Amino acid sequence: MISIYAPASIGNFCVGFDSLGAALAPIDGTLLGDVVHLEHADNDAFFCVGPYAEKLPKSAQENLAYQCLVHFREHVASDMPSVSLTLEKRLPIGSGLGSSACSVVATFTALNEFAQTKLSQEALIELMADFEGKVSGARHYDNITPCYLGGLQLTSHLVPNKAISVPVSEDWHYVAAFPGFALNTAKARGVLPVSLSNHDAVEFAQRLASYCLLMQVGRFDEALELMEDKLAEPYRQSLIAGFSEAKSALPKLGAEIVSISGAGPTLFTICKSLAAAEHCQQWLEKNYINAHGFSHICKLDNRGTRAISLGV
Ligand SMILES: Nc1ncnc2c1ncn2[C@@H]1O[C@H](COP(=O)(O)OP(=O)(O)OP(=O)(O)O)[C@@H](O)[C@H]1O
Ligand SMILES: N[C@@H](CCO)C(=O)O
Repeated sequence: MISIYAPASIGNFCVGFDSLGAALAPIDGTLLGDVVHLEHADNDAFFCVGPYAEKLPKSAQENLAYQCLVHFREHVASDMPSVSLTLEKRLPIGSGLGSSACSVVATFTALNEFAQTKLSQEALIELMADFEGKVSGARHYDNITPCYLGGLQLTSHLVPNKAISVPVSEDWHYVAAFPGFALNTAKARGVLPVSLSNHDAVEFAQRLASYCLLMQVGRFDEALELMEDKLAEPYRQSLIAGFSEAKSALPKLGAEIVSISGAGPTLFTICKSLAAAEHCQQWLEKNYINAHGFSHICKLDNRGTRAISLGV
């Protein structure tokens, strides 16, 4: 049996719409992501289990993990032995935590290992991005590559090998708060303007370039000062009940940054101490999260998608 875990991720990472993403590791050791289990079988079979399995379409054909299996068998490894694939769906759908990316990345990573196909990193990432793009309404890599490779990734079709790892401050703690309702990524993309003014496009490029270079040389406090999302947040915040209130309340409790994770509705903060992260989490648990939501204090997951032992 092969069991592959793929972690949740923050797309956009505030200053890098469709271009910068970070993988999350809750500090209490919770597995915040999907797991795919593969084992030999007489015929190909697919199962979907886990806390969020019921939220997915009943038909296997509509499940991304099954679609990845069918594609892999037909186009990548037709001689692969028959396999039973179980998706353990542990992330909520439409959460802004890269839920579809988790399923796709875990499935292709597991199949690549099971069939010993040894696809290159770039070929695998392209395959993963194709499938994630099917549901989000656009082809973007900012959940796929951090989920697959871990850490904070600058990522796009222009980037060599599709991703370059960006260093982060060891002091940073991230609070990720899923409010308990879904927001469809395609819908959240639909509210964005279709074009940018010359001024806004130049400012976006200047901000992202400066941010990445400051991070690269360890000038983290100056990088933090640049963390403002002028491209997506102003248009998406009205889709997320409670976001504006959180954005004004949390800096007083020690949050350096409050922004939308991916397309939302998950909100994330960056705090420079565990104590500040705990204060923010308490506020979010009380004011932002309903009975179906959750929050985690996280560091970045630097390992990315990996084999795990059962029971871990
Ligand atoms: N294994 C799967 N995991 C997640 N979504 C799936 C899966 N299979 C099919 N889907 C469908 O894909 C769509 C995913 O929606 P969406 O892109 O909004 O979610 P998401 O990936 O959680 O978003 P985000 O990337 O912002 O976290 C839903 O319609 C869902 O039913
Ligand atoms: N960059 C994507 C991430 C989706 O999770 C978006 O913001 O639409």
